[in-house]
Amino acid sequence: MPVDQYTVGVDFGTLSGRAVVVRVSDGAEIASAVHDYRHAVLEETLPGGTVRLPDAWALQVPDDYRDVLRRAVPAALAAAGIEPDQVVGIGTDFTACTMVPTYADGTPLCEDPRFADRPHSYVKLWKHHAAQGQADRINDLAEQRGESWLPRYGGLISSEWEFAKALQIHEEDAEIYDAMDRWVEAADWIVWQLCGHYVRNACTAGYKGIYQDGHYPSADFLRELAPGFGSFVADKLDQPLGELGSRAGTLTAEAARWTGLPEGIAVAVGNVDAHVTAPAAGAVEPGRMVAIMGTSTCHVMSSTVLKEVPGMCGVVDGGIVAGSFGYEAGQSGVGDIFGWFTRTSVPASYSEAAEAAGESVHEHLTRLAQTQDVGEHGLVALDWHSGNRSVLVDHELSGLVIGTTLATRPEDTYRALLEATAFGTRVIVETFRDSGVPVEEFVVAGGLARNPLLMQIYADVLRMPLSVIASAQGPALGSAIHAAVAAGCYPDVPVAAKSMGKVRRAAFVPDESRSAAYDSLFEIYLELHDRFGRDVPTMRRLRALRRDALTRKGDAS
Ligand SMILES: Nc1ncnc2c1ncn2[C@@H]1O[C@H](COP(=O)(O)OP(=O)(O)O)[C@@H](O)[C@H]1O
Ligand SMILES: O=C(CO)[C@@H](O)[C@@H](O)COP(=O)(O)O
Repeated sequence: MPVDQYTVGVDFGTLSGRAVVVRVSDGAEIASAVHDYRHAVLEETLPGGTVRLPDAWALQVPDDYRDVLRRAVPAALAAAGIEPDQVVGIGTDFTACTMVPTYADGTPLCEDPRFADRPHSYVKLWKHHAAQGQADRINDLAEQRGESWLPRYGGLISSEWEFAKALQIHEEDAEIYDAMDRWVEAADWIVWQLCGHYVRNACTAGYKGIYQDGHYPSADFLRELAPGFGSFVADKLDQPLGELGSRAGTLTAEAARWTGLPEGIAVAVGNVDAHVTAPAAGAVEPGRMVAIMGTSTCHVMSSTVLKEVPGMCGVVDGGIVAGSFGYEAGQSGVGDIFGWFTRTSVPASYSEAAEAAGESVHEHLTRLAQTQDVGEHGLVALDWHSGNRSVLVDHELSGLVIGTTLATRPEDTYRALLEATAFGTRVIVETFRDSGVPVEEFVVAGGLARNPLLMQIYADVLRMPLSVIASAQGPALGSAIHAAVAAGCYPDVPVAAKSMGKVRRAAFVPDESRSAAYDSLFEIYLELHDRFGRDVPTMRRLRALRRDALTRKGDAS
């Protein structure tokens, strides 16, 4: 009997990395293991606790990522009970835009003891939102100069992306900027760790690195943006690109020791957690929008047409699968908002009742909220607690719940927050449709698919059947699919996806009476959306006041 072949997919999320061992012939997930990052997300201080971070910062420690290779991969391999030499390739995906400042050999600057107490030497996580000022200037100048790349990003470059974050370092810590040889997506840094050389993946280069039609923003543009920034692309960013699904190299002896995998197996070009999930959900065909719903939501969709969609994150040729245009949009806070609510706004009696019932606080609030009729709580919320990625592209925006009374209970607000994220998704879906890129099917992947009330709300609010990926490890499965292609087991990603991807079609279907009731709430959501997101600067003023107060307090201490 022929011996089965396997690949390992590793998904680097916001708080942990998960490894899964997958059978190449049919995508069966044999075993998996998770490793939580020791330092999680640095939002208040650097490790050690003495260096404080300003508002809206979010950093990580790169060695936490290596720990995933050292721990989760061997653990998944052991649990799979297979021989290591049955593994023919490894693929990885990462949050993005998550950036590592490195020396020329890939050593992160924060690992140099000289810079261990310098915040700008650390990894800037995707949700580092402290570069909005830089993003605003990039956008103003690009619009003024009529830069051809701007419409490819819906008219706005995000503060989460490579240029805004790099410009922040340039302006706030010149010594770190000068010491930084390479400004590397973590998606590519981890591949560099695995195979020993740096290949820049076409996905992040396009979506997060403003690489369009073979070019980055010009030196002239960058010089006008900030003196001394003109050579940023040539000096620190530019690097040969690798197509998704292709082989970046082979596993080094050192990485083989970390992982327990055989030296020399294929290492796939890096990828983003969202985009890599499309083949895992069997959704690489045009018009199938995959929403990867977790801490945040990313919406990715392939299409045969090239259009400008206002407020999208971007459209990139080959950005999801080689050969078609990949569109991306997103919501910066989704599960994070629900998590914030369970941590900060639920009385002890609720946590105790949840514990007594053997439920998480999320499950408890969901159970209490699910018996309500649409509109019964009398609330509408704006889902901008982590800013708005699409379609407003503004991380100075913040959350809002309107309609609260003395009768409002935690489960009411929780439900309103779930609904707000569904309304945010509807704005995105309608913007695509109105721009000539219709969404034919909505496919959900990610941890939030575990909440059936949330799924039903999305089906009702969108008035669309919802398909759900039939894997709890969508991104890791997607990475394993890319590894199988990189190892030469399949000719390309769409062919591999047919054998290895998994989806339950129309797992949730809309109910017309609930959809109609949601139309009325959505109207109110849109009124609030446009008022606070476009017409009045109230939320930006509040942010500025908060920043001033924190600065005064910092100066005084
Ligand atoms: N039952 C639930 N309902 C809604 N949200 C939940 C539930 N359980 C956890 N969450 C939220 O889901 C998010 C984690 O999603 P997950 O997909 O597991 O992680 P990640 O986005 O890091 O990959 C957290 O922000 C958490 O607050
Ligand atoms: O923005 C992207 C991809 O473009 C995501 O990596 C980012 O939102 C983080 O995703 P998670 O919520 O951690 O799954």
